[in-house]
Amino acid sequence: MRQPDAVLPDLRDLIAENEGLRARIGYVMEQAQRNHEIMARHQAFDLEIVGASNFPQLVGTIFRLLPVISDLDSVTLSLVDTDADIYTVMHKLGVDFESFPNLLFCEHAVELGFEPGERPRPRLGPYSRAAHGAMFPHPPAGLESVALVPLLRNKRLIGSLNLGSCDPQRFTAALGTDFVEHMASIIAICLENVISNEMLKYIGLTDPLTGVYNRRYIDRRLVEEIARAQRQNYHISFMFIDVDYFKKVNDSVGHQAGDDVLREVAARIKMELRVSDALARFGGEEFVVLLINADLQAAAMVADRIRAGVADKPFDLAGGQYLNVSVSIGVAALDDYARDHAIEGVAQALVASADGALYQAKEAGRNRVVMAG
Ligand SMILES: Nc1nc2c(ncn2[C@@H]2O[C@H](COP(=O)(O)OP(=O)(O)OP(=O)(O)O)[C@@H](O)[C@H]2O)c(=O)[nH]1
Repeated sequence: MRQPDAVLPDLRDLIAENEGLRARIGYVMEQAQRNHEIMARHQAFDLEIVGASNFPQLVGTIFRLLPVISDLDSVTLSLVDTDADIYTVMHKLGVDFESFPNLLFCEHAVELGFEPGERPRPRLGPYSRAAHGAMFPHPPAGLESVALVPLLRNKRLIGSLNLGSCDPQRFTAALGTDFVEHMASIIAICLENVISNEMLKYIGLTDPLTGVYNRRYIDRRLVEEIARAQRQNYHISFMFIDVDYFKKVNDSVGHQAGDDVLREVAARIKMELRVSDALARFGGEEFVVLLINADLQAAAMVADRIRAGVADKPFDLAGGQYLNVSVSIGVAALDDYARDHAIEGVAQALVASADGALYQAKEAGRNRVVMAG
């Protein structure tokens, strides 16, 4: 039989071992709990971005939530935008890019700096202004490590998700990248979806010849603006602009050059408008303009600037031809009495009233502005 004092050291060892094991289990449990929380936060993030219904909502959610849920000091997004199509369409749909300073565009995928190959890999490591300045144009003070994660759709590089941390150990070349790659793949799918939806929306609302809005857009916008003007008590005006003797233009210079004339007329009208105004091609050689916060007098002044802008300078057509073009314009404003009436009726009356004024402008000899009323 062993003496009690010989058993004692063994027991002490066992107790120490037991405590060590408990501490390790505690640590593992803590890690598991933390991982669970991280997973739950990322799942909530995934649901949030999958639910984003338009481009600004999606990028806004990424910039707002990702730094918080992933404990990052900087998040930027670079998108490949050959020919600036995405930028142009989003701008036309009213996206305010100034509110997204971390949304970046590049012309070609090679500018993102990933190794060329079948499947570009994330680049993790220390931050350097020289190497990463383009990805982090406004780096936070003390930025130490970065992860540049390719955004891929069907093997096509559509952009890069750029994550930055002030912790030098956060992103090191040795770190596994499954997690960030998974996150980037969901972001890439969501981006592709909202971008194609916005493109479709844009195509459905614009006139392919001139690039200005189409009739469907203006019909919808008119109803929205009348409702807002009724609530907030401000003026809106509407004008009909028709190119004079356009049949003769086509006959003299040909249909192609006629198309160029329509594009140039649209551009000259646009030059006289504010960004809040909406210009649309109503059909054929007819344009309409919705002026926000402008009464009849103000609208008539804008209309006369448009008239002069078209008539005063000959159109420089392909092949060295010059052509004098003029427009007739009818202007109408939303009357005070209309504020209490049903919106659709008010919209129709406003359009009809501007159309009537246009008819009078044509009758009176063209190249002139007539106010309804
Ligand atoms: N080039 C070109 N011509 C168009 C387009 N859409 C309509 N047109 C032409 O626009 C002309 C419109 O002619 P009319 O409606 O008779 O009017 P107008 O000759 O402008 O005469 P007034 O409006 O009375 O001054 C027609 O010859 C149409 O063929 C288009 O997209 N491109």
